Amino acid sequence: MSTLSEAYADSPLHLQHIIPMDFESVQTVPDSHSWPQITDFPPAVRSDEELTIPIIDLTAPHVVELVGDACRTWGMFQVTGHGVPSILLEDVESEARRLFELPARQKIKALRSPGGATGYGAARIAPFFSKNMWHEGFTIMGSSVDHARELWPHDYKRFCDAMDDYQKKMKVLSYKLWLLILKSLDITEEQVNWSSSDGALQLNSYPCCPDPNRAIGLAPHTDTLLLTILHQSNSNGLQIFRDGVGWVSVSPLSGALVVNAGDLLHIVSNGRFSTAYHRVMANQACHRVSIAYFYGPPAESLMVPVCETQFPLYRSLTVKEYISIKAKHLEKALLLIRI
Ligand SMILES: C=C1C[C@]23C[C@@]1(O)CC[C@H]2[C@@]12CCC[C@@](C)(C(=O)O1)[C@H]2[C@@H]3C(=O)O
Ligand SMILES: O=C(O)CCC(=O)C(=O)O
Ligand SMILES: [Fe+2]
Repeated sequence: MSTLSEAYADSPLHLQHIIPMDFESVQTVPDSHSWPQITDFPPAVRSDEELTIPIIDLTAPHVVELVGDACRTWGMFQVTGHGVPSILLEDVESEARRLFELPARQKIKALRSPGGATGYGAARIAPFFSKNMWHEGFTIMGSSVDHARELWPHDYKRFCDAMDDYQKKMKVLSYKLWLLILKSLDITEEQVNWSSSDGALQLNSYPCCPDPNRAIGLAPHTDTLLLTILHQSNSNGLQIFRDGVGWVSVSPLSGALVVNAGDLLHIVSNGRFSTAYHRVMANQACHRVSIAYFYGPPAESLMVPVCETQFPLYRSLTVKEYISIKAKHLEKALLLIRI
């Protein structure tokens, strides 16, 4: 049985040449990071409701309906009442900041290897764009000890402990959200043919940018797996694209976590739930750090669109196969498996 980590490693992207820049040392945006036309944020002419993603208290009485509505209309919502202690959110964020504040020559020691899925480096989507992003990332799947030891030979334990605790809490919360999502789709756990799960943690860093109108934090993309839980710290930048409205900002709400649907949920729901198309804008004033947990089925699981009243929109395929199609075709992956 292969793991998610093996599935991503088996679909390598040519990222070796894209090593994050030493952002500390630059005072202007170099040509390699200068994107044309990114100031296309539309004027806010709609009502407030259309310009804000839903906020859902997970202890509310009609939570199943609320989650279903949010996934149908936005593919993204913020959750409160999620049970993740604020001290853990603070701890994981401060350990992520400690990592990204290391000198560039130190971070390179934990560089993701060419055939690997974990460690320090550019986002997996980077090779699909001709310009680089104002971003650096660190991916963890399971234990982070090997890479953390490279970074802090004598002081890696507190980083690893925070990441382990956080992954455990995220796994529990993801499962809770997954059950709510299944209920809202009127699907039973038995109808999907997997019973365990797999996940990955991604630490994202968006250093202060001297000219945010020319750079982009993270280019527009959808997440691959079932759902993502994001702790976006207290800084702006995240935006979601809504048809007929344009790019909508997701303002940080203290203590809340952002949840978004990924491609696999779109497939399993047979298109009833939208996969969230989102991006991160660069920021001049502050160094944004975010922590994303990606939740998915085991790599060998078969994804079958489930819907009693419609023909399947997508062909069935394994998680592993979808990861490999996305590694080659990115945004076109969903179209390529459409029936
Ligand atoms: C499990 C994963 C999801 C992710 C690829 C990864 O192996 C770890 C990093 C994740 C991330 C974060 C930034 C955006 C994204 C599209 C990317 O390039 O790397 C996602 C990946 C994804 O959803 O496929
Ligand atoms: O940093 C953010 O707000 C978004 C990160 C993201 O989209 C991702 O990790 O997939
Ligand atoms: Fe994302």
